[in-house]
Amino acid sequence: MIEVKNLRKSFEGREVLKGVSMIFEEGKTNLIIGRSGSGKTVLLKNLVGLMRPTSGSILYDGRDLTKLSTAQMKALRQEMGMIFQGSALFDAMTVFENVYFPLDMFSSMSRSEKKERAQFCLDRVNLSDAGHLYPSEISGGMMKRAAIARAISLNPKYLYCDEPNSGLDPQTSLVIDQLIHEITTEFKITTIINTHDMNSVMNIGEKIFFIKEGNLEWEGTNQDILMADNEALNDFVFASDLFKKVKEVEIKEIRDQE
Ligand SMILES: Nc1ncnc2c1ncn2[C@@H]1O[C@H](COP(=O)(O)OP(=O)(O)OP(=O)(O)O)[C@@H](O)[C@H]1O
Repeated sequence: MIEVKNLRKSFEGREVLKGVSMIFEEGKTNLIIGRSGSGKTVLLKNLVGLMRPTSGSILYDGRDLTKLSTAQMKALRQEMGMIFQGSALFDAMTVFENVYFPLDMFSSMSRSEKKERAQFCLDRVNLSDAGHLYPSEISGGMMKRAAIARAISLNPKYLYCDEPNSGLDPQTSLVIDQLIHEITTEFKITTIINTHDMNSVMNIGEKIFFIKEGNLEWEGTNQDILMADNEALNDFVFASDLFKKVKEVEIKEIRDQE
């Protein structure tokens, strides 16, 4: 579990995070949404320790990231997996080598254990037979799978995903969302996803945090979002006619069941 308490961040006197408090639960997919410039990236950078908050605390299962020594921070970083927007695989390495790399760098496993672990991660994301291929030889969806395999190689307790569906078609996005969700549940990971993808919000939003102008404006599940009467949230989520229709149909279904 990650607990954020009254987090503030200012740049030259301009406050971008205005006292945000939130709890990201273990084994859940936590989605952060909000308009461009609302402060999502600044929030994520603070969460992973790339930026220091002006004030507030970030508790990783009780350990306050803002108070850790360099050695403690290094240890905590190894408990974090990350999936970046463009997959960020190493072009000169095969898919297998990409997944093996963090194990080689940070684990104390033997060579055969590292190989076994890398293959386990590739199997888990359905890339069992793609280990010998280079990133340039695989599709965008396969690259995302490889990035997920690499992110879970060190068995992380916390997983950060920055726009995991960027550049993917809707069907592949759905598959990648499901994979992230399955892995989160299966390995009891606290997963935090920064996304603009409303399909993800509806499909895997076990917990959704809506940030508006540096404040936490609303939080709830993907079911709650259908019934939410927060105007700013509705304007943001149901901006498209298609999503307005989905909302109408789903609310009708819920009411019919009651
Ligand atoms: N290093 C920085 N120095 C000064 N201002 C910054 C810095 N980083 C971010 N900001 C400002 O903080 C605000 C929030 O930016 P942020 O990147 O967090 O938005 P975002 O919600 O992630 O947007 P997007 O969805 O477009 O990525 C913006 O006004 C931005 O200009």
